[in-house]
Amino acid sequence: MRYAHAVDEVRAAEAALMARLPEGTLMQRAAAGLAAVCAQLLGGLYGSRVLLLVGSGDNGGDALYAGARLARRGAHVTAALAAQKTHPEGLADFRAAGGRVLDYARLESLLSPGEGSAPSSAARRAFEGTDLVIDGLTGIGGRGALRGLYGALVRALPEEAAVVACDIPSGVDADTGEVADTAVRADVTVTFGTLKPGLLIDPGAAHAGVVELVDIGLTGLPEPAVIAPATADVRPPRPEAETDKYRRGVVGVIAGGARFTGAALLSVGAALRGGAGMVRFASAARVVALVDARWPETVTTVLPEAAPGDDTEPDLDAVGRVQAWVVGPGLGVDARGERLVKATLRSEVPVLVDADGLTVLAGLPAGVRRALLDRRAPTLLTPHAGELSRLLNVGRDQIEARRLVHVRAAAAGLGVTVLLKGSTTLVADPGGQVRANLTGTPWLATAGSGDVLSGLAGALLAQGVDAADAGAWAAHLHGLAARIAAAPRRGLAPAPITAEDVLAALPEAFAQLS
Ligand SMILES: NC(=O)C1=CN([C@@H]2O[C@H](COP(=O)(O)OP(=O)(O)OC[C@H]3O[C@@H](n4cnc5c(N)ncnc54)[C@H](OP(=O)(O)O)[C@@H]3O)[C@@H](O)[C@H]2O)[C@@H](O)CC1
Ligand SMILES: Nc1ncnc2c1ncn2[C@@H]1O[C@H](COP(=O)(O)OP(=O)(O)O)[C@@H](O)[C@H]1O
Ligand SMILES: [K+]
Repeated sequence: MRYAHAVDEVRAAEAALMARLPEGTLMQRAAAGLAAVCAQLLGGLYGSRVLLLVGSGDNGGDALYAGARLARRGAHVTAALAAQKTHPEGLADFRAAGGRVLDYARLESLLSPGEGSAPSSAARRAFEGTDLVIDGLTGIGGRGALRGLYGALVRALPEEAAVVACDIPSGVDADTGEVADTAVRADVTVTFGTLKPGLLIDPGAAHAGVVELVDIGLTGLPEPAVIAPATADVRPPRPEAETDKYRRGVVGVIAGGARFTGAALLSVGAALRGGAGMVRFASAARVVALVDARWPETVTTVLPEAAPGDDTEPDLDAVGRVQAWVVGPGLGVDARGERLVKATLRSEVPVLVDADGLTVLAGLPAGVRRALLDRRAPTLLTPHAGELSRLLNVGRDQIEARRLVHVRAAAAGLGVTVLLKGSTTLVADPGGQVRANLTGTPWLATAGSGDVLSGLAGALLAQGVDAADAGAWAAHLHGLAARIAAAPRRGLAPAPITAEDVLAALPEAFAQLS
């Protein structure tokens, strides 16, 4: 499990610890950890060329002390001072260690734009041959787009150098992962005391590279703002010796309609491979025929079409008993879809609403939606950014830029567990706790992969897993399956995959859990 804490909580814990320690102790611990990671990356330190990006705050202080340590071990270290104010003790130590300083005025003239907005050739020449960049512009104190020389300095970095970010890549918001404009793209981020949410959530996560945590002795941190389960934390139930198919849990899938049939096949397939004892499926006759042909182990029911104007609720008892419902993939957003979503939500078992089911929910009057979601059994909604945008009435771009804020708002506002899909999948419960998935891969961005996720998560719900774990574990397994499908053999390049390939790789993903 990886834990991330909000900036205010980190500052409070640091303040309490600093009060008990001699001044500067924490910064020395941070700098020692940062220097150790850099030394390891460089291999030999002697004669290597290191560039420090130094901002006005303590993040710059960490970089200067780490640079001093590397200089004392034989590296050629240059500090580019990007602000007029610099951590004074850090700078003094760096100079004493023989570090070279590129002061603010000199840096400003180096960075003055050349042709267009490209970095000047003087800047290129000055940074040429750098082996490693240490980014100490902003840490947890960074706010908004990089100002002053910071952005231009980041844009002028030599492409071939390895980049190590101190605490958080500059330009990434530590609390949310937002990137307002330019941000450092790190190969490694060395973070102190605890992870910050922005290291786990895109676009920040994509800028952080490998995240190394340095222990600086922080204790007394409250509940983490975000947790990211490791494979060892994913523990779906295993059947006991004397179990039977009903005791393992039955999942009911209601999917597909007049227009779409594939979503139902994918969702049912994943439900079958997700460890439930049985899958029941109910839909229109045409979809049922396809499911019968593809997945003969499914117990199917044809739902009669209602006559126009007939809004009596569909009889779900006719489908048989289930321990969880999945409703929505390919369902359609017409009156039939609406009746089916309402009927499942009025049941007393856990319900997962996906895809068209979410669009139906978004179209209902707020009071009706609230009453439907006010249920005793767990409810898990699995929107992508577009679907969440309709549910919250917030632009899709806004949601993608600020995933954490919006997934939390949705879970709290709707009073249910919400899994937001996308390049980072987040699962929020109404109490505010958030889980981030680390196994995702852009190969998953393929039509139908979301239907696989819904069937898989539904099967976990039917086995009695709570909604937040069902969502987080399903996302974890889904990501593992995509990686297995895209790159089945180590050392070979990954290949494009289909949702069917993800489905086929699920058993191997489960096998990695043990
Ligand atoms: N506390 C501790 O015990 C420990 C802390 N540690 C380290 O300290 C770091 C936090 O240090 P910090 O609080 O000094 O903030 P930091 O991130 O350096 O930035 C502050 C300055 O940056 C500026 N600035 C902000 N946004 C900007 C922008 N967009 N564009 C341009 N400038 C911008 C702004 O300056 P202003 O513009 O207001 O003058 C602000 O004052 C933390 O991440 C960790 O590395 C470790 O040593 C372990 C012990
Ligand atoms: N860039 C990405 N990186 C990782 N996972 C992604 C990315 N884009 C999409 N995904 C994942 O792929 C799946 C797509 O689901 P969804 O948007 O519902 O598509 P569909 O409706 O076609 O099935 C989700 O699990 C999502 O998290
Ligand atoms: K930084």
